[in-house]
Amino acid sequence: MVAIRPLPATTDGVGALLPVGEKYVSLARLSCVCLDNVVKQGAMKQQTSDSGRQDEDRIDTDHGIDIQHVVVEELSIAAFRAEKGQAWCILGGTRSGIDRFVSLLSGEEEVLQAGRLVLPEQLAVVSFRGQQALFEEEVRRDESDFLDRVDPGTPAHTFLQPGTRTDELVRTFRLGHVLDRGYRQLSSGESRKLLLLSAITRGAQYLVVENPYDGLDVKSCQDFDQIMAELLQQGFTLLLVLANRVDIPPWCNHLAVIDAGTMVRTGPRDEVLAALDQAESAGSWEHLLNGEQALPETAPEVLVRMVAGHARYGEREIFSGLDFQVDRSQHTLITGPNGAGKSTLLAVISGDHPDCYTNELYLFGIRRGSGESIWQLKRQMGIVSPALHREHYLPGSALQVIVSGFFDSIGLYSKPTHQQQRQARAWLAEIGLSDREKMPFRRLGYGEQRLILIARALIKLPKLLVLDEPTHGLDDRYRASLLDFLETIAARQISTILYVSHRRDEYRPFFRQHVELG
Ligand SMILES: Nc1ncnc2c1ncn2[C@@H]1O[C@H](COP(=O)(O)OP(=O)(O)OP(=O)(O)O)[C@@H](O)[C@H]1O
Repeated sequence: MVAIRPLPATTDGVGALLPVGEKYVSLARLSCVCLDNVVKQGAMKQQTSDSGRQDEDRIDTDHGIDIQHVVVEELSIAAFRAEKGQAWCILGGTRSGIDRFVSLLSGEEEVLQAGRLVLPEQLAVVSFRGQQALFEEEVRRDESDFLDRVDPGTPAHTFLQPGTRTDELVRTFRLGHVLDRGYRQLSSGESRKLLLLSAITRGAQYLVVENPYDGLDVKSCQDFDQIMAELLQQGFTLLLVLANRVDIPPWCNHLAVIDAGTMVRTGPRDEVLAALDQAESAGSWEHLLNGEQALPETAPEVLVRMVAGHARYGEREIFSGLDFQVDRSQHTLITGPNGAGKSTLLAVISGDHPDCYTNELYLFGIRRGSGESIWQLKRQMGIVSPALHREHYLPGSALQVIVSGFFDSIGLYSKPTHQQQRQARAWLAEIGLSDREKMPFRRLGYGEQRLILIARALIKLPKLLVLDEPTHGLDDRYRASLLDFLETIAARQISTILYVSHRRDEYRPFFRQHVELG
């Protein structure tokens, strides 16, 4: 099912479509969630170190998460303790050191100093990095070249505890129909939900979830809240790691803040909230436009036209009969539940899905499949997407990834001009990552990687900007800067924007068309 609506040019855009008073996150009562299958264990792992020494010890009592005087690279924590049954939000901006906190809990950080570091054995971390690592592992194991068919990879159901695929939890998250697919074949929201359920069904009692509201559709955010509320009642300990203050859910009762490499506050939610400053934007990126002005107004130009569009994966149809057109400056918001086909639609348009050739699809007036050069088309597009992010596991420094935007390549294979390098450095400075210039892209935090990919897409100010959930993992300040910048680009008619997001606070007035899939 597809709905396409023009949006009024003068009112507050998509915001006008929302029911009055509807909140992004809501906590509804839970009807029934079955957790009988959860295995309960009492063992825990203890690490103590005063001289870099690490010991493992098994004891039966549950001491929660206990971190005292711990130092890892770029983060120090004087005291943090999450006890059984508590609900914490750990708040930290994109460059605060919060990524280090997540990897500390994942056991991936080298501990430089530790007064006391106690991590329960039944602690599970659901992070973007973990999601990415799994994807890479699946790509490594892909045997399609040796088989006479596409290798779907590890079936999704094997991530769940055996015997749980029909559980109420799986139904609540509407995942039943994807469990026989390979992990790599899931949409980004579907794989987030799967990893969450994987942790729960496999017996985690301490759940750490990084930015759960990024990438889940509105209904799934509500389901997530319901499930978390139920888990809390059952004595689970929950830690949400959040980049955005607006995401703090009503059921969270404790708050910690990480800023500039230190855990600066911990305590009851209201006390900590009262002490926080107002969030600001990360600054205006407008001067990066270098005085770029709008192209002179000419006859209306059709950038994208799809006639009775369709897409499939193997036998499965994702959408069909989609008539879709984007004129110059007709900035378009694409929404729909997880798995509805939003990324697939954008991949067909950007030429990253084989159905770009089987469709009647015109890009910048050129019919796809008519002998055109894909590079000629890509030159006019800037793309940020979960797929692009996943594919950036090639070597390359932060600066090289931004510069590769001029060449539309994944990896840098051409020598950039001085001017191109200057521009890339200006972007690095603007997004606050100058000190990361030479650092391998893969070693950056997830939010930092996103910023680099955004700069890569924007640097050449393309005619068409294809932004598929670009703000995953970004904090309020960077989201505000990006959306303000897009607003300026829209106002000056520099680029036309195709934008996918589940976050209603990103539905800005400059959108002129709304496509709803699913
Ligand atoms: N490579 C693939 N092979 C088979 N099925 C796939 C593949 N990639 C995606 N799918 C399936 O196609 C459907 C649409 O996926 P798509 O990524 O377009 O959804 P989406 O609307 O972008 O979802 P989300 O909001 O979670 O990102 C999903 O059900 C997904 O499981």
